Amino acid sequence: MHCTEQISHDEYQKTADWLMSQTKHRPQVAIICGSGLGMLADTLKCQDSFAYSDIPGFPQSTVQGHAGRLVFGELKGKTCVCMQGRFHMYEGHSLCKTTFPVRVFKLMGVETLIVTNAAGSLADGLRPGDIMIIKDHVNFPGLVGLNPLCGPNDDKFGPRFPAMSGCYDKALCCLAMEIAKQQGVTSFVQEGVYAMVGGPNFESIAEARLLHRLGVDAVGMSTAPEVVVATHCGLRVFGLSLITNKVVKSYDDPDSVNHDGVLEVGRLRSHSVQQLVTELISRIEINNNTNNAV
Ligand SMILES: O=P(O)(O)O[C@H]1O[C@H](CO)[C@@H](O)[C@H]1O
Ligand SMILES: Nc1nc2[nH]cnc2c(=O)[nH]1
Repeated sequence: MHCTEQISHDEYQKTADWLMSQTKHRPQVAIICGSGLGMLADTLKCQDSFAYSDIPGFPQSTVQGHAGRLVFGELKGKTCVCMQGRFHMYEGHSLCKTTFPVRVFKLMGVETLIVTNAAGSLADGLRPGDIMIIKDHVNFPGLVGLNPLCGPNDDKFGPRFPAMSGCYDKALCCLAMEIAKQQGVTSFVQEGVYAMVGGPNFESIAEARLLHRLGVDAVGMSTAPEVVVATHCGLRVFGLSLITNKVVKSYDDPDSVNHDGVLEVGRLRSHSVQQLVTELISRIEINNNTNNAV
């Protein structure tokens, strides 16, 4: 499905041009809000907001907890654009559609992408309510060829074979850990490895055990394709997972996960996530696309 659909450079450009004709904001930082984390947009000042259905070329959000709105605004001296709602492969979108906004942001001048998601924990030390700074990912769909970069390469965005080592900016991870220390929240903030699976079902116990053995700390159904496309076109990436549930790994554990519970933890932890992301944005240095360290 994903390999047959191609989006031309012109189509990304058309959407970027349309947005730039509708708002005076010229974002430097883009934020993708995970399930239940749409409140990250609430902190933006002087907002211009657009329903996805009004934006030429944009897909539609179909998942509860993803409002389907693009919000531009100012935050701590930076111009930001925030996706209240992301696109998932399991919704039936092609992978180039799920990552469409990332290239549009690049064409609008964005330098840094912040991805957030809700995820289940496999690591014993990660509890619901914890925040995991993503230091790396396992892109399971990507490993079997479900990759948004499949098909002819668009050299204007990046190389045919982009490196993914270092796709989560080390300096931004360190800065986030430093901020967590300063905010006194290190008891529930730590680094880890995120894995994307296709979904939409949650994991069976055997699958959970497999992921745990493979060294995955948290699992979800998004993020990796966005990060691959962002890295390909030279964006600097910071990612965090809000741990919304533990993934059941024992046949004796009666616990079971559901999407309402995922959204509820998002609501409960919204303030902490907001504080961490806000402070990070305020301390990100904007380099006019030179991609320097913090
Ligand atoms: O990754 P985000 O969009 O945060 O959402 C996560 O939460 C949903 C499941 O509750 C899935 O879509 C999973 O990927
Ligand atoms: N695959 C997966 N996605 C999630 N999103 C939130 N929690 C989970 C989970 O436990 N598993």
